[in-house]
Amino acid sequence: MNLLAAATAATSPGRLVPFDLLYADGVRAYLARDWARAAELLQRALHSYAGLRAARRACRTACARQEPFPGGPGRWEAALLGPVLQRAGCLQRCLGRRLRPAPSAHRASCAVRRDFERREPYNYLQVAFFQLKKLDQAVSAAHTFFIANPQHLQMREDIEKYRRMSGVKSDSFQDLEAAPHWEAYETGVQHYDADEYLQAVAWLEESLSEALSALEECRALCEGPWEDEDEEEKMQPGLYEAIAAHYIQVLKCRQQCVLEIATKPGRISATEDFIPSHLDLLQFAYNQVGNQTLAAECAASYLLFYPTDEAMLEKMKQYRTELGEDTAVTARQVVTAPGLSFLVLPVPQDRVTVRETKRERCPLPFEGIAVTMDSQQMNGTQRVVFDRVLTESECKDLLRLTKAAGEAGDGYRARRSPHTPHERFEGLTVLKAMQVKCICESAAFLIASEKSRKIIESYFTPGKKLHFSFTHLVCRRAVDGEQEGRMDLSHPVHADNCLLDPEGQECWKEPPAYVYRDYSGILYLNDDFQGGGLFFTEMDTVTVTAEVRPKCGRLVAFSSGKENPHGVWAVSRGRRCAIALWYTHSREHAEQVKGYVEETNTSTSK
Ligand SMILES: O=C(O)CCC(=O)C(=O)O
Ligand SMILES: [Fe+2]
Repeated sequence: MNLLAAATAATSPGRLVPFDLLYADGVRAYLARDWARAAELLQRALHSYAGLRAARRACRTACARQEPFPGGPGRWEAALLGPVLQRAGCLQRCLGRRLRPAPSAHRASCAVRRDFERREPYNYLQVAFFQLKKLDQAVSAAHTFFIANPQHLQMREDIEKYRRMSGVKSDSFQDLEAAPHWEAYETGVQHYDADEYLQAVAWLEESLSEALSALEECRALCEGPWEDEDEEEKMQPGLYEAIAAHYIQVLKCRQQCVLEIATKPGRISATEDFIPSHLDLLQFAYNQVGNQTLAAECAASYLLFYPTDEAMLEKMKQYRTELGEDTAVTARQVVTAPGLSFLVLPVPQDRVTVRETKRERCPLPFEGIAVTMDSQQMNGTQRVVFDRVLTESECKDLLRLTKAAGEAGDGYRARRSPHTPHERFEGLTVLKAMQVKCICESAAFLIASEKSRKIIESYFTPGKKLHFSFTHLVCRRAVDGEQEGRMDLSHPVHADNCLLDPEGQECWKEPPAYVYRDYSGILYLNDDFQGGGLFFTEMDTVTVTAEVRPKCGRLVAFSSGKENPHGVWAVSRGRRCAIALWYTHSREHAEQVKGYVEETNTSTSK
């Protein structure tokens, strides 16, 4: 489109000239030192970009509100994909109605999008305004750029020059793209530092509520579809993995939202305790203005994040005495609302860099996950324990799934354990989980499995694809009254891909062993039972070399061969649930989705 066409398009109502075209023309004018035209076009490009984002935001929010249609019984792929496809259709129609020209015309190249994300147009703008002797506008453009690029030395110098220049007002140093919650926060903190607690309270509350609505909006955008999904994700071979990849992308995107909102403009990493720091300031300020009830409420909310913080516990005690013991103090709902408390941020990537035998490895593909024990600490080879692979609420979802499955009675019965008469054994495959018809929990199963697969692949075999071989959600329950004097194990010592022969110190890699299994993983869901620890032994099956105590979110992973004989101590009280995962490098032995779907259809048509 030439400049004239672009200009005409811009004048007709409802039309949005694609921002990349305006940007290209703007940069061309800039290079031709046509400052007036450059300034005009670049400003229009920014305006157009903002308009496009607003349209997307509105459509995504509108489409996210739609109820997903339920998948028919057994059609688990439809059940999980249905909402995704439906949302994609809704989004396309909505944007089609809102955008002229059609949405496809607004798909800028990756490089241009990156420029806008980094506020690059403001860099050009400041020069153009400076040349035009529009100093205040030059300063605010420079400042806006610098906020997002604090490492930019040239701009740092320019800003210094502007500061020294007479005729530049200090309130020209404005961030034209400032997030409302950070503005409110800054103002709140200024009042706080000046002991103006009434104003501080108002601004900090404003900041909190702005941040939460920004978060909600951002999360609505996460439902996809995305314009540029990872190349790697596109290459997923199976439907099973494709669906899991979609849900994982949603999760990653949601995490990204948290980071974006809690990262102060110009800072590299997020403020780790974004919400708690608000609560801390607010509880002090409320106390100062004489509102002990609200102060106590903030203190109680703060303690949800840091339950052992001594100073806050002390203050809480004080508030309780002041308010009287029978006044109930409850934490704020907004803070405890599901999904919002995660504003306490995951551990930054660089802190979870995995090390084993002094070799640096890539960061794990998910944030917040920690390596608790490596091979060396477990006295063996190719063994590892990760923590925080699942959150408490994800474990609860999965435990609910085992309950729902039990109630559905669909081939999911507790039977005597194949390993011991003193325990019952319940097993659930992904396929059965999908038939249970609780999409949320089934998705949790899929996500947990795929997440573990990625973690194990990136830890043990980076660059070499690991396929699911078999996935099984297993609960082992102690049979009451049959535990006295029990000497056996919940799971006798074995290796996962060969037949262990302790006398001959051999492990036979032949059927009926699952010889194609290369890596094993067990993702634990709970710890409210007695016994049930996993242990590793030497080839003699009796010399224990390491033990792992199950708990929610803990993933133990190891190579499936003779180097890792293992067993499970008796579960002597309660019920122990875990997802057992086996992986293979062999494409041939990958868990076949197609087979599963066919099996589902025949079993439901009966
Ligand atoms: O549940 C566990 O901790 C281990 C289970 C196991 O080794 C297996 O199923 O092969
Ligand atoms: Fe095993």
